[in-house]
Order: sequence, then structure tokens, then C-alpha cells
Amino acid sequence: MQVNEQGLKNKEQWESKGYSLPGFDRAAVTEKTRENPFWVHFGAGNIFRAFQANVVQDLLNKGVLDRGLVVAEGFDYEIVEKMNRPHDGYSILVTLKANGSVEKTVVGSVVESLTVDSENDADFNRLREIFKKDSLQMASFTITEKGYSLVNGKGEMLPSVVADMEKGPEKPESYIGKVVSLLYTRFQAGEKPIAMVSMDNCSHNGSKLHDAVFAFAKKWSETGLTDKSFVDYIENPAKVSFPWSMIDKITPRPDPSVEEILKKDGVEELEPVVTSKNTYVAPFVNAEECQYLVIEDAFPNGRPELEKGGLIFTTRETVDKVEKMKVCTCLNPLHTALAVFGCILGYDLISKEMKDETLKKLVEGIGYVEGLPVVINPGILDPKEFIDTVLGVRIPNPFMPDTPQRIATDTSQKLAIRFGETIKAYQASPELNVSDLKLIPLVFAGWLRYLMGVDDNGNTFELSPDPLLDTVRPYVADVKLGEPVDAEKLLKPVLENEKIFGVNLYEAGMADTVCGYFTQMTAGTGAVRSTLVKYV
Ligand SMILES: NC(=O)c1ccc[n+]([C@@H]2O[C@H](COP(=O)([O-])OP(=O)(O)OC[C@H]3O[C@@H](n4cnc5c(N)ncnc54)[C@H](O)[C@@H]3O)[C@@H](O)[C@H]2O)c1
Ligand SMILES: O=P(O)(O)OC[C@@H](O)[C@@H](O)[C@H](O)[C@H](O)CO
Repeated sequence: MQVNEQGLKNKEQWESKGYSLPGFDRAAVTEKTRENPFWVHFGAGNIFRAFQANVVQDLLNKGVLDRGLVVAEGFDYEIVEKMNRPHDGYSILVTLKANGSVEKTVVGSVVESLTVDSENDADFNRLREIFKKDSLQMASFTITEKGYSLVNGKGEMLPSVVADMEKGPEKPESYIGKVVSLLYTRFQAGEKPIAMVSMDNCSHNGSKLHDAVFAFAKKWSETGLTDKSFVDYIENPAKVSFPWSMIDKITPRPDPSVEEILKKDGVEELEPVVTSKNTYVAPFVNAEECQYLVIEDAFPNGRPELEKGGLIFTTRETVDKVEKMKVCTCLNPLHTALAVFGCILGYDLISKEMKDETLKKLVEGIGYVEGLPVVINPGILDPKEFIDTVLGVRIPNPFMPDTPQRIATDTSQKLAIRFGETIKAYQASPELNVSDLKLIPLVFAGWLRYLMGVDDNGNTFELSPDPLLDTVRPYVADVKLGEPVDAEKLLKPVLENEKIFGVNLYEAGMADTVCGYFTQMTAGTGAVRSTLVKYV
């Protein structure tokens, strides 16, 4: 049983093993999509395969849609070369339910896979062609928070961005430069409308995408590298919109336990690949059942009826509230707390951490006690019920192979959103005091302790990738477990960094607490556990 066009011809074989197959005429859908594409997604990673691609498949099955998805990968071309193309765009979605049952779906809604590589004429020209089409309604993105950044950890503009700003839209190298170049193609084709929808886990994600795009459009317009009015096109919401969104579906990396299930069914060539850019991809994805995608309803070229596939379209205000609820208080901060302490305490599964009474109490405290008071009820989802399900069902799901190491990736990019917003809300509130926050500083101290790359037994472990590692690791490089440490002196430059924590922890009055916790956590082996037990 091979995951490709040929291998899927024997439908009975797949169906007899419990697989749901695409229920639409894929050849016809492919042809229509080539002619009139409506949705290009940037970022061919795991969440896209597990969520957006499956929603479109469902709508194709129901006859709500008659065209599929084009996926464009602009960072890690190996995903397209090693996964999408050999498998003709198919992948298997394995849904791991909390009751232990497993749902297997062959997803075939991705009918075109392209690299966004200006050196690859065939793919880049095809993308230009797609961006000229009247039918194109949206371009969406799951490219991680750092995908939108034009600067490095030190705040310096990335060399590829500097080069593209100078050279213009012809042959860009940087990610956003390539996206803006495609938008310029759309502008030149008659200023056609489009929604540019960031679906990444960052606060006000649409504005993040807008700001990065705008920086290029402004520079190119001013320097005459594009038509002067290109920047006006980008700034006209009736032409180009940047809706905000909130996305939620826990999608761990492809796991060997799931690979085993599929292998036993007779599925071949399933081996996951870790690309040279550190993406974990396989011909299958594994994810939980629960999913939410809430999008600001701002689509200047119209949009498909994606609400029929469970997506929620609403106002920017509601997206803001729902996103704050999920990313800033009720899910992602709890994930990051478990990621940091899970790595230090030697865990390899998030669900196992939820059986650790101290860690369970820690995340309950961060969620219910410290986070919930600043959540504004978005109306469409109840925050208390949401957090109840996150802590009672989703994170403890023993069938989900999610790891603290995955979630610890890029922590420096996430602390500001996941905790800083709560601190700011406490600062702004007449009823709340920042000094009441005891657990958030514990996570900050835990992250600094994590950066030592030494677990609570004193053994070294590998840190997850993070663009700021080289900048922040040196601050804790000389700290030795059991030796005296002047935390204030060592950590001050980091704790003052608003970019990392969302606030200057000295100004917020939290720096002393963090230093105190850090000192206790470095007192010797077992000190992280005893500090947690003491304060949780
Ligand atoms: N996995 C989840 O549980 C989940 C759930 C909700 C939202 N998300 C959002 O989706 C994003 C991607 O998650 P995933 O599960 O697909 O991860 P993944 O590791 O499977 O894929 C990452 C994707 O981002 C791209 N990318 C990585 N670094 C980049 C960079 N510097 N510039 C541009 N592109 C870059 C990769 O090429 C790939 O397409 C997350 O960062 C998060 O914002 C993920
Ligand atoms: O995807 P990231 O790297 O932004 O964050 C890691 C996890 O917290 C995240 O992927 C969650 O699983 C997801 O946000 C759940 O919807």
C-alpha cells in the first residue's frame, strides 16, 4: 500500500483497513484548481496537512468546494521534494482521540505543491501565474512566528532582506520578499483583490504579516523598484486584507508509534524525514481531534463557504479575544511551562507530565489562577470550559505523542506572547497586582535554567532549536549546579529585554522574583523539582 496516485488505485484494500479515502474526482478537481485556484497556502508543515488540508477534503467530499489547495513551501524545499512530490500530494491524517480510538484518513485535497524559490523558474513562474488569476481569493500562512521577522536576534536586518530591499521584486531571496514579489505580480495584473491570512500562533498575526509585507512595499515603491502606487494597493483593505486569526489543533511531529500502526496495515515507505532545516515530516501526520480556526471576515475577493467545514468567521475584536484566550492564557502558556520543565525533568511526553502532581498543579495555577482573571470572554467559546478541556482532556490525552522538546522550540519567540500579555494586563488593571503573579516568573526562571542544557539530575541534554540561543545561552554558560551564583548580575541584560518577555521585568517588578527562583533552581541536583514543589 503506497501513499501515491498509483498505490491508492486499489480502494478496497485501503477501505478494508479502515481508511477514509478522498470521495471526489481528484483528476477533475486538479484540473479545475490549475485553471482557477482559489487558495494558496504557504508552509507545507504538519499543521497544514492535519487541519486546513483535511477541512478542504471534507468540503470537496460534501460538494461544497470543487477545487483543492495549492501548497507553497518557501523555507524548506525538502518538504516538497521529499514528501509532497513522491506522494503525489497525498498524506495520511491519523486522528488520535482521547478514548484511544484512531481515525485514518487519506487526504488528497492538496493538488499542487510548489517551492517558493525564485531560482526555480518553473515553480516561481507558476506561482506568478496563480497570483495573476481572478479566482485567487486567499493566501494563508503557517510559517512559524519567526517566519515574519525581517531581523535577526540582535535586531539587525537579515542579509537576505537587505539584499531584496535593494534589488526589488525580480528575484527575491527572503521569504517575505518572495511573497511581496508575488503580490506585486497581482498588482501588475490589474490590482486584483486578495486576503493574506496568517494562521500562525502569534498575537495579531494578520498585523505581523501586514507589517512585514508593508516594509518591502514601502521601500520598493519609494525607491522606484516597483510602481509608486504599489504601496497604496497593499494599504487598501478593499484590495489586500490581512485578517487576524486564531488556530488551534495540537499536532505533534509524526511519531514512530503511529508509523507502527500504519505499517501493520501494510502501508509502505512511511519513514519520517528530519530535513536539514529541522522540519519533521512524514507521509502521515498525527493530531488530536479538537480543532478551531477563527478568522476575521475580511476577504476582498470573496471567500469559499469554509464555515461549512467548521471554520468560524467573525469580527477582528472577537478574533482578538479568542486568540488572547488561547495563545496568551488558556493553552499555549501551559504548553510552554510543560515544555521547559519537561525538558529539565527528563520527560519525553506531555501527557506523562500531566500525571506529575506538581506540574499539573503548576499549569492549573498558571491557567485558572493567574491567566483566567485577565481573559475577556470572546462569546463564541467559553474560556473556563476551554481551559477545562485543555487541562482535563486534550493535554493529558495519553494517545497523543506530543513532546516537551517540540514545544520548547523557539521559546524565546513565544514568551512575550504567551506570558507578557498577562503581565501587561495585570499592570493595566486597577484590581490586579503584578506581585500576585508567582508562577509566571517561575516559568521564566525555568527557561533560563533550561538554557543551561543541564537536567535536574545534572546530565546534559540537547536544547531545541531557537533563533536566540546564541544570544541568550552565554548568560548562563558559566553557571554550575551547586556553586554560588549572582543571578542579578548575570541575568539583568536578559530580564530587561522587552522583546523576549513582552515587558522589562525590572520595570514590571518581577526581576527579583525570577532571580530568586533561578538561584534556588541552580542550588544543586534536584533543585528544580524542590523549587517547584515549594512554590506551586
Ligand atoms: N503543530 C501545532 O500543534 C500547531 C497548532 C496551531 C498552530 N500552529 C502554528 O503553525 C506553525 C507551524 O507548525 P507546524 O506544526 O506546521 O510545524 P512544522 O515544523 O511541521 O512546519 C513548520 C513550517 O514552517 C516553515 N518555517 C520554519 N521556519 C521558517 C522560517 N524561518 N521562515 C519561514 N518559514 C519557516 C517550515 O518550512 C514549515 O513549512 C507553528 O509555529 C504555529 O504558529 C501549529
Ligand atoms: O506551534 P508553536 O511552536 O507555536 O507552539 C508549540 C505548541 O504550543 C503549539 O503547536 C500547540 O500545539 C498549538 O498551538 C495547539 O493549537
